[in-house]
Amino acid sequence: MVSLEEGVIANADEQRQVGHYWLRSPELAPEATITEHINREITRVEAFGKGILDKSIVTPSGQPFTDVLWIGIGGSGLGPLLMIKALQETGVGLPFHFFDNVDPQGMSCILKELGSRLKTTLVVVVSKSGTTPEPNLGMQQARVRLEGTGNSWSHQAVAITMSDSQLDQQAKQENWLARFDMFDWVGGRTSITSAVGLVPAALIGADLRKFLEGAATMDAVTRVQDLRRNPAALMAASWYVAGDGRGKRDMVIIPYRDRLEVFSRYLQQLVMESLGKRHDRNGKVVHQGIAVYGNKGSTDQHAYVQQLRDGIDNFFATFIEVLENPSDIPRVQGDYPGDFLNGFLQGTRSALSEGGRQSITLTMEHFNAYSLGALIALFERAVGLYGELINVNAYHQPGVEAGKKAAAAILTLQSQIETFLADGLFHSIKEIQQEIDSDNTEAIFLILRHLCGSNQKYIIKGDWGQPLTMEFRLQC
Ligand SMILES: O=P(O)(O)OC[C@H]1O[C@H](O)[C@H](O)[C@@H](O)[C@@H]1O
Repeated sequence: MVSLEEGVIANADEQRQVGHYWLRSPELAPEATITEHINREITRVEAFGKGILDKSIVTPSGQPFTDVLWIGIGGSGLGPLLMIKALQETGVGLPFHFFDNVDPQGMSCILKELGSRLKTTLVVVVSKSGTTPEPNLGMQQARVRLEGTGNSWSHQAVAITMSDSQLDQQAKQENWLARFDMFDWVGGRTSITSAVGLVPAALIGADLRKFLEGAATMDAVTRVQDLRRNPAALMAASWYVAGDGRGKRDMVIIPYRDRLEVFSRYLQQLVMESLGKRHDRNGKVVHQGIAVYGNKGSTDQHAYVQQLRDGIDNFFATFIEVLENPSDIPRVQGDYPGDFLNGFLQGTRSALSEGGRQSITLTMEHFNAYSLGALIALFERAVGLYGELINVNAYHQPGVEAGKKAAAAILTLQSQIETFLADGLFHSIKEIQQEIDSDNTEAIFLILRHLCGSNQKYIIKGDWGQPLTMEFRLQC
């Protein structure tokens, strides 16, 4: 971890440095130019957020921005979602809407929700690589809708991406409203302390400097080279002991606070994409990882906690509690909901211990931008340390790349099928298979099912239960 922070190529497979710790302590970056670059971006993000909120940055027609449409997936979507859910105060800053998928129905709902406000919506397209299909498709859809109503995309669009990526080049050529840098040495799942998390923080009026300070303070505490005085090392060691160093127990995250409801989803990516690896760093097949799930307390007590208490012992729980609970909720008939929340947490915790189940409890005095930064940094460091314990590269994601390639192959197959069926004649799966020279009968069947299910252009003969008897024809 020391050499990682000093700037060695810690992600050997991708030949990259791993520098998310520099984002909140820029002075630790290995080169002065990096330090300056990080500081410059923080200042630019802050100024941009301020300009939007104080209405000095407006649409071409002089109207203030009313909404944000955030288009990004994985680390480019989950961090911002966590930031908004965790820190946005009601009525403060701009309301956020997310395109974090390519489900047409989902996109349609969001565009309907925005309705005529699309013309005053700041559209932020986020992709480190600038080539991920999902944000690219989301951008196409938002752009067509926006320009269809006579508005100018470039005056409402913001890009967050690596310098010189495809997205960056487009944003520069078209002179988008703003662009912010993602750095080559920051992975998506650890990008929340870069512009990816700071832009949303700025747009909801959250204290992004405090957020960074919280992360930096936790980084300092978790650099201590003494296991018992280093909370991240203790946590990583606990994970190791609980799962026998093989991920045999799942990590169940139960924060007793609505604001942290998406934290387990955020951690799913951070933990599972980092640790879920086939090979260790010596190339040995290890099939490592830790599964993460959870939602929030006390809600989860009424869902799956039954199994945690009495069922299969294949997990360790992580309770997250916050002592201070600022709200205008009064005591009614002697009952204060906060007392119940605390009681439920303690009750569940001791019920699990009585049943011999393992748990960790993290306690925060307050919940704010500072403690959110600290909480994230704690898990980032624990993941890094655990990665060292099990000797995996925690900073690449070769399995995701394999899935992307397989998806691209399916899309190629689909266009071959569509081209063949364009003759308007009936064809069986076998004929299609011969024509496009593919032995992947199942994929062909599933593509045909998709084509027929998602639009009305095809006439079908036969029975879906007997695929090989079926014939398909494009309706002319
Ligand atoms: O930011 P992007 O380059 O679009 O990447 C978005 C996400 O997709 C990839 O497939 C990776 O698995 C994630 O780690 C990443 O956060």
